[in-house]
Amino acid sequence: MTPQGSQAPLEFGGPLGAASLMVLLPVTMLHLLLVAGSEPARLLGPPPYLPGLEELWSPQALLLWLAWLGLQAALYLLPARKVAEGQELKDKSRLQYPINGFQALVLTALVVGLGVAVGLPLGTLPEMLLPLAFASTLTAFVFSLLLYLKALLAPASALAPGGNSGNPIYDFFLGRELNPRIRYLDFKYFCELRPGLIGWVLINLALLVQEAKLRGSSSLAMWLVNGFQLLYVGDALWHEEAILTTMDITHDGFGFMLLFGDITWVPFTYSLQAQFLLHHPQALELPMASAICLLNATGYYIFRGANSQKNTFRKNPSDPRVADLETISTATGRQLLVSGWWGMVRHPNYLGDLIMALAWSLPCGTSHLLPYFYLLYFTALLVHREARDERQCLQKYGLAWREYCRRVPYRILPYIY
Ligand SMILES: NC(=O)C1=CN([C@@H]2O[C@H](COP(=O)(O)OP(=O)(O)OC[C@H]3O[C@@H](n4cnc5c(N)ncnc54)[C@H](OP(=O)(O)O)[C@@H]3O)[C@@H](O)[C@H]2O)C=CC1
Ligand SMILES: CC(C)CCC[C@@H](C)[C@H]1CC=C2C3=C(CC[C@@]21C)[C@@]1(C)CC[C@H](O)C[C@@H]1CC3
Repeated sequence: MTPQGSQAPLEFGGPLGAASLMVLLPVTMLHLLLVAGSEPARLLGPPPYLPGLEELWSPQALLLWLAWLGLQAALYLLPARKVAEGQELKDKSRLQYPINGFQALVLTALVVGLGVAVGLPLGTLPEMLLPLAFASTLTAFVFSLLLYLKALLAPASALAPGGNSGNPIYDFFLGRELNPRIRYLDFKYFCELRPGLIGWVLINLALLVQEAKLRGSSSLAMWLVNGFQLLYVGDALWHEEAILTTMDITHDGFGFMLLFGDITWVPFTYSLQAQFLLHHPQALELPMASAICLLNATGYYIFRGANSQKNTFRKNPSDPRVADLETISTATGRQLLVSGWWGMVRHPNYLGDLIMALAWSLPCGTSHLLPYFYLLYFTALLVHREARDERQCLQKYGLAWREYCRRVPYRILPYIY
């Protein structure tokens, strides 16, 4: 049977859930942008005012946004230090991916630095966040439609297992084609790591610059948020190749959900703590700042340790760094780690990621719930993602996965969940 009209179980609440999310996600993002700049900064409750179309729509913002996407695409197409091969596809072929994301980050920093040196007003970016986010949302809708149409011409072997139910709303949301690309430019791989993640740290930087302009210097809290999140983005780009084995690349189609998530949701909502700090300065004493740094370092240590251990093991199980770890054999020939980080809980990398999420919110103090939005949303995202991943692992590994769950009973938080 071809994947068109395939019987893969519907996720995200089916077509109705998909339609609701396509409204709810952009509205939530615009709400957060409006609330972060308001005096009460209430996460729950109405926004301070409802913006008119003239405040949301700006041709300059759209041009700036398209120029940003163009710059990142140009950096993607530059010669790479390495070209990696993706997982084997249904037709037994493997796609090639440039590994130059970190290079793109450094070159973007140079371009922005040069721009600032010749008078680019980086500090005005925070005032443009609303129209930029709106332009980015429009781009995501239009681009998702083009991807949906492109998939009509794709062979059945190029379609994703999930996003081909036959319901146009659901398929538009989930994405029909697994790896849509034009020649070397792989749209999903490009969007997952470049415009959104690099855009996020650029917005953070602009907020830091603007804070210095408004108050004479940037606060310690703002420096911490900028530093922690830059480390996170730098790490993701440095370990870019690891993205090739994630479910986003190997399993999910490229539709509105991932596209909007990658290029719009990430830069405009993940920068929420820095947005909050610009409008709600927080006094942070050194002992508290040190404790928060320690918390972030602990989270990063677990996150990186767990991810590197699995990646090293998957590349070469005889590598001396992982050769002594206990494993379970599966019918597929692959093994599952059952000691080390992956013997502690079934998703140690999620645990580290969540600890870091807490450390990013704490510099914003405890007077408002708003800066903790990321932690709340991220917990929900990872619990849902973990359930999806476990379903796929059960399908792949069957009894061996059940044995792993028996040996490692907790999912993310030892003795609790
Ligand atoms: N900031 C953000 O918004 C987000 C961040 N993330 C982060 O991205 C990173 C990647 O996350 P994600 O793609 O969800 O998943 P993981 O990196 O956790 O990968 C899950 C896969 O790992 C393999 N695996 C699971 N258990 C074991 C084991 N015991 N031994 C060996 N292999 C195992 C399985 O694949 P196989 O066996 O096929 O190799 C499984 O499908 C994480 O660090 C996560 O925290 C993720 C989503 C959003
Ligand atoms: C808004 C929707 C409900 C959900 C959108 C989800 C996306 C924002 C995330 C899906 C998987 C992601 C990953 C990352 C960023 C967020 C998205 C795109 C990372 C690149 C973050 C850095 C890590 O080191 C790797 C992550 C891979 C998955």
